[in-house]
Parts: sequence; C-alpha cells; structure tokens
Amino acid sequence: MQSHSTKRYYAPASTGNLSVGFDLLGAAFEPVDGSLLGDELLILGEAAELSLQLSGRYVHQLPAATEDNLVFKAFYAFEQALGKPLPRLRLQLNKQLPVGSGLGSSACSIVVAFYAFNDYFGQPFSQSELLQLMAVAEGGVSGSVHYDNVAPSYYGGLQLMLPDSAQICRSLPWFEHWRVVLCYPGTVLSTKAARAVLPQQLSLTDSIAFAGMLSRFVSALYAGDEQDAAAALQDRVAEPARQSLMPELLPLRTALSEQGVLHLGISGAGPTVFALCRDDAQAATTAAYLNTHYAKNQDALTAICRLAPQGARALAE
Ligand SMILES: Nc1ncnc2c1ncn2[C@@H]1O[C@H](COP(=O)(O)OP(=O)(O)OP(=O)(O)O)[C@@H](O)[C@H]1O
Ligand SMILES: N[C@@H](CCO)C(=O)O
Repeated sequence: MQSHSTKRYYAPASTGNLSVGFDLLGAAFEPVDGSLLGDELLILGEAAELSLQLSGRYVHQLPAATEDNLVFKAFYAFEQALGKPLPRLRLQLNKQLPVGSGLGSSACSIVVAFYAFNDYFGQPFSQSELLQLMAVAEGGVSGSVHYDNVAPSYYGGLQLMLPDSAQICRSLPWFEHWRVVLCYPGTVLSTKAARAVLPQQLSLTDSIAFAGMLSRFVSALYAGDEQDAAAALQDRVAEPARQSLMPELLPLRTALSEQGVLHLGISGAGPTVFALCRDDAQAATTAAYLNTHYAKNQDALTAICRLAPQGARALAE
C-alpha cells in the first residue's frame, strides 16, 4: 500500500544503436496504447536501513541479492558522488523491462534510480552531471561506458551522442508517423557477451562506411527525407559480428522487407529486434508476424511503439 508520502518515478525503455549508430545513437520508445514500457521506482519513505522491495513482470529475472541490484548500487554511487551521508530510503522497484533484453533494462533501472534520488534530495546534480553518473553505472554492467541507452531513457526522444562535447548528446528530429515494433523473444543475451564478439578494429573501408551511413541518416532526418533515412539504417559495426548470436535476424528481415516494412534491426545488443513501420496498420501486422515467428516463451514481449518524447519523470502519486 502506498503512504501519502510515496513518490513514484518512471523511465522508458530504449533501443541503443538503431542499427546505424553503434554506441552513438539511441531512442526512447513508448507503447501507442498509452501503457508504460519501462521501470518504475517508488520511494516509500525513510528508515534506518536502505531497503528495496521488488515487484513487476520481470522480477524473476533480477539478481536474488538486493545488494546486487543496480538500484541499490545507484544509491551508494549517488551518495559517494555527493560526498556526504544521505538518509536511508525504503524503495520499491517495479521491474517491467526484461533483463539482458536489448531494451536498455539495466539503463532503465539506473536512470529511474538516479533521477529519483536527484529529485528527492533537492536536485544537487545538473542534468549532464547526472547523465555522467548514469553512464558510469551502466558501464559497470556492460564493461564499457556508452550513453546510447541512458541518454534516451533520461531525456526521451532520439539522442545522438556528441563525443568530447560538454553537452554529451543532442536530440534529433524524427518522423512522427513512424511506428517501431519491439519484439523481445523471451531469451536472455547479456550485453557483456554481445560485446565480447565485437571486432577490436574496423578497416578503413568499414570506418568510412560507418561514418557515412550515420551522417546520411542524420542528414536525411533533418532534410525530412523518410525514404533515405530508412535506407541508411545499416549496421557496419556490430551486426556482422552479432549475427551468429541471432541467426533468425536475416530471415525475419527478408520476410518483413517483402511485406514492405522499412527496416528490421537489433535493438541494442539484442535479442530484441525493432521493426520500423510506416504507419499503425503496418505496425499491427508486423507485431502479429513477430509474435508468431520470433516470440519463444511466456517472457516474450511485443509492443507497438512510437518515439517517447519524454524520458525519466515523476508520476502522479
Ligand atoms: N534493476 C536491474 N535491472 C536490470 N538488470 C539488473 C538490475 N539489477 C542488477 N541487474 C543485473 O545487471 C545485468 C544487466 O545485464 P545487461 O546489461 O546485459 O542487460 P540489459 O540492460 O537488459 O541489456 P541491454 O543494455 O542490451 O538492453 C544483469 O547481470 C542483471 O542481473
Ligand atoms: N551500444 C550497446 C547497446 C547495448 O544495449 C551495444 O550494442 O553493445
């Protein structure tokens, strides 16, 4: 039961890479039916000890020990960054994103936790300071610091990372009528494992192709050229190495492309796939197709989404 002083916070699911922008591009998504696809954190009150209750559809995928939960770790990282002891909190995590899914599940818990602590304790950190703390925490999970899940989950929208810039990332335009079908098959693929197969070096040809395709995509978004933007969604970095981890990707892409779907790619490090659709009708048939041909068990999740304009936020109590 919620007490009067309970505070509720939420952060949305995100898709890293978006095929063309390995580690540099990420988008937050929300279901078109108005439901929430992301983690929720409740601050129930203060107590002598820090505590965390767990609930939600994917609670069974979380580590058994509370101390291993990223929300717990986020609290101590927040306190350490602040440099002074904080009151202990009674927390509840409503875990609605599958773990090791490619939906930015770890980032989502990290983002909602840092956002909540910053709000609760009177905003001691600026937005970019908070984002850096989130990225460091996410790096502790995946083995390297990358912002393409934490940035969109925090800010919402489609975010392009800006290496060496104080701003860290910037929102890009998007086509409002585009729909994205996210399909998580129900099987786990850890980001660390999916990064272990990546090439350590890119050839000059692949480096130019990577920079070229990402530039083409960004330029097409600004030009409002939908066809060119969709055509630029090509992954020259991660997908060739990750295909062996996701053997169904290419046959599914061929089948959906024959149905006119704009693109099918790996969401983050997989195994979730994202299908880019031109409208609601195409998204509905694509969702049905992926649900039949890619979903594997009761943990599977298929959602018809649009870009989430808003990222982490407080919800009405
Ligand atoms: N609250 C939490 N949410 C998600 N994962 C958690 C949480 N607490 C601890 N973990 C651990 O963090 C790791 C998350 O792994 P990983 O980064 O592969 O998942 P993911 O975030 O869903 O993947 P991706 O970033 O590709 O979407 C797992 O080992 C999981 O047990
Ligand atoms: N850019 C990261 C995203 C992880 O979700 C990767 O592909 O490894």
